[in-house]
Order: sequence, then structure tokens, then C-alpha cells
Amino acid sequence: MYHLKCIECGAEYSKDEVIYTCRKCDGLLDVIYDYSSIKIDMEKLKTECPSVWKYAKLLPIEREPVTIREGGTPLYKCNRLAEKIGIKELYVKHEGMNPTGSFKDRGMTVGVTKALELGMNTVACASTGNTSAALAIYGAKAGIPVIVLLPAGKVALGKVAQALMHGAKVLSIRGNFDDALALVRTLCSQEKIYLLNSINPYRLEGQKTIGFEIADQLGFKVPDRVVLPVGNAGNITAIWKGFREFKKLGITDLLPKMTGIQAAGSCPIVNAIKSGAPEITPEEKPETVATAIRIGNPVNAKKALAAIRESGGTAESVTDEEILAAQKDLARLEGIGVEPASAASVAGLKKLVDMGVISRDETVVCITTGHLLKDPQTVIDVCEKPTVVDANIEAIRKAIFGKAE
Ligand SMILES: Cc1ncc(COP(=O)(O)O)c(C=O)c1O
Ligand SMILES: N[C@@H](CCOP(=O)(O)O)C(=O)O
Repeated sequence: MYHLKCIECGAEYSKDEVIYTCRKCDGLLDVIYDYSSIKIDMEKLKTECPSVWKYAKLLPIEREPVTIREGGTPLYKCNRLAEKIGIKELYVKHEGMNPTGSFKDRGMTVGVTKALELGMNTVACASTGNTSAALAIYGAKAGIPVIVLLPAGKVALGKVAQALMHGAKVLSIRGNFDDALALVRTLCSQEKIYLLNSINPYRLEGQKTIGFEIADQLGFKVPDRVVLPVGNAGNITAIWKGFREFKKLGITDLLPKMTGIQAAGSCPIVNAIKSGAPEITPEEKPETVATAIRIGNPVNAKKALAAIRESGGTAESVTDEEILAAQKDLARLEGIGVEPASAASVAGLKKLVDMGVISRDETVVCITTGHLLKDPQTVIDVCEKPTVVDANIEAIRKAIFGKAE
């Protein structure tokens, strides 16, 4: 059994309501379970392969899920990257290996299923790209219409291609992501359209399974620290909830330090953590090459600040140059292809180790949130150009060895 509860005033709402924020104080909502009634079969948990629906007892869904087999993403031990950064034990949880190429699939399998459960037959979101790609695909699987609002000219090519091919109604807004989110919230409040951005607490329930999987893949042990990129700030909140729930149920006995990384041109959470402010000051004109996290007014800021503070973690910003260097390191040292926003986690880890904030002895998991092929244009822009050669062996030898013989 579960219900919704406001994180600010504690008001409670039934699971049958279509509601995104508290009617009394507009606070964010959390899904609260009756944990005493949840019985976990540890033997089954230890033997079954990780996937979102492996943890169905901790998900707020009663019907058959809309699924294309999300989750179960690899947790790579990255020794070469660890050596370069200068820490003992580093893992990368590559969420780009989800079916649509990002962690959003975990949220959408739950969110779109919940839409059907609530009798909502049209879904919508604002997006910097990945949310719209995932919603388009899960909406197609469910057979319902999808509307997506994107900031014009600021969404990576692969993500727009996914939304278009899978049949979403794509609206390109003359404005940024924060403008698009405000508009889609208004639209969903006026029409019978289900909002599937991360302000929807059910979507975050799917994403908390990243925390479950990390513990599961480490033999039900918890790393000292989890480092991840932060944009609208839903994922850091969701993963923290996942770790807390496993501890509450006695599946694990520790909690990791949650560490959020933002781009320097778009870092309201970092500013609040550094200044000790209780709330963020929105960034009016967010800018970064990592378009997925080009977000100035994260809707989940309150939950994210609490996650970072309660866990004893921190937040740091990185420049676009640091992000692009980390993207190359992941690709060339570990064979892990990620989009720029994802590489912010590794760039941030490097910066925090260099600053002495993260100890070299910590066991760290960096989360890479989206696949390299989401944003091919940035790759083309930052990599060496292909060498054009004539179609004969002399020309090829010359291009490789500098001489024909
Ligand atoms: C690839 C990628 N990484 C990171 C993020 C940030 O996640 P969140 O908005 O949950 O903080 C997003 C989207 O926001 C994303 O698409
Ligand atoms: N990067 C996100 C931004 C929207 O975040 P959401 O988690 O609130 O949907 C995207 O891919 O659109």
C-alpha cells in the first residue's frame, strides 16, 4: 500500500488522485509505502538479474507494466580511469545502455504505466531531449498520444530523431527548457493530459531503481559515494530514495554520499550548497555544451538539496572544457560512450579529488546518464576529422605511417 505526501506540509493524498504538487502549499510530493507490509525474498533478490521490474514490490503499480526491458544496465569497474583520476576504486553505472539510451526509461516505464492506471490517455512533457525521447517511445508502446515541448535549437539530434520517429507531437518552443516546463505544466492543468516530467513523483519511483541496482550489483553493499550530473534534479533525489528504502528494509546497512555535478553556466544547486542557502536562486540564462543539463530552475531543487545535505555529500560545477575532456577519457580509457551531460559526473569527480574533497580511498560510483549517440554533432565538433585518402594501398600506408613503403 502507498500514498502521496507533501515534503513541506505533510498533507497526504490518495494514490488514485491525479496530482503533481501539494494543493495546500504547492510542495513536492513523495510516494510513501507501508514498509512493514513489504516482504522481500532475499534468496530471490540475490539470484534474479537486475531490471526495473525486479523491484516491483517497491514500485507503485498494480497493473501489467508498459515495458521494453529497462534497467539492468552495466556497472563497469574502471581501473584505467581510476588511475588517471587518482582514486582506488571507481565504477561507472552506464545508464546510456537503457533501451532508448538514457536513464529516463526507468521513470517512463513506471510513469506511462501509472498514466494508464489513472485512466489518463494522453501524456506530455517538456524536455532537453531524453525525457521526450523516452516518453515518445513508451507512449508508442502503450498506444497513446504523446506531446513534447522542446527548447528550439537546443536539443541534440539523436533525441529529436527519436521523438519524431516514434510519433510524438513535437513542439519547438522559442524559449528555454524552464519556459517549456512552465508551459506544459499549465497545459496539463487545463486539459486531461498526464504530465510526465520529474515533478511527477511516480516517475521518480522508476528512477530510484538505479540505487537498488548499484547496491545489488555490488553484492548488496553500498559505495562510499555516488556522483552524477544534475539538471532538473529528479535523478539525484530518486536514487537517494532508493538507497534509503533498501536500508530501511534491512537489505543494506549503509548510505552513500550523494554528489551532484552541474555545468558552470547552469549551476543553481551548486551555488545553494556552497553558500548554505535553504533554496536555490534560479539561473535566468543557463548555458552549456551539455544541453541535457541546460536547466536554470530545477523543479526538484528542494528534494535534491535535502538529499545532498542529509547524505553528507556535496555539489560542484565543471566547465564545458572539463566535461568534453572527461567524455574523451570515458570513451578512450574505458570504451564507454556517453553524451556530454553524462561526462559531467567524471569531470566533477576528478575536480573534487584534485581539490581534496573526495578522498583517494573512497569507493565511488559515477553515473553516466545518456549514450554517446544521443548527441553525434558535439562528437563531430570536438574530435579529429577523418583523413580523406585515395583508394589505393600507397595512399593508405602514407596516411598511417607517413610514407608509402
Ligand atoms: C543525459 C542526462 N543527464 C543528466 C540529466 C539530469 O538529470 P536530472 O534532471 O534528473 O537532474 C538529464 C536530464 O535532466 C539528462 O538527460
Ligand atoms: N534532461 C531532461 C530535462 C527534463 O527533466 P525531467 O527529469 O524533469 O523530465 C530531459 O531529458 O528532458
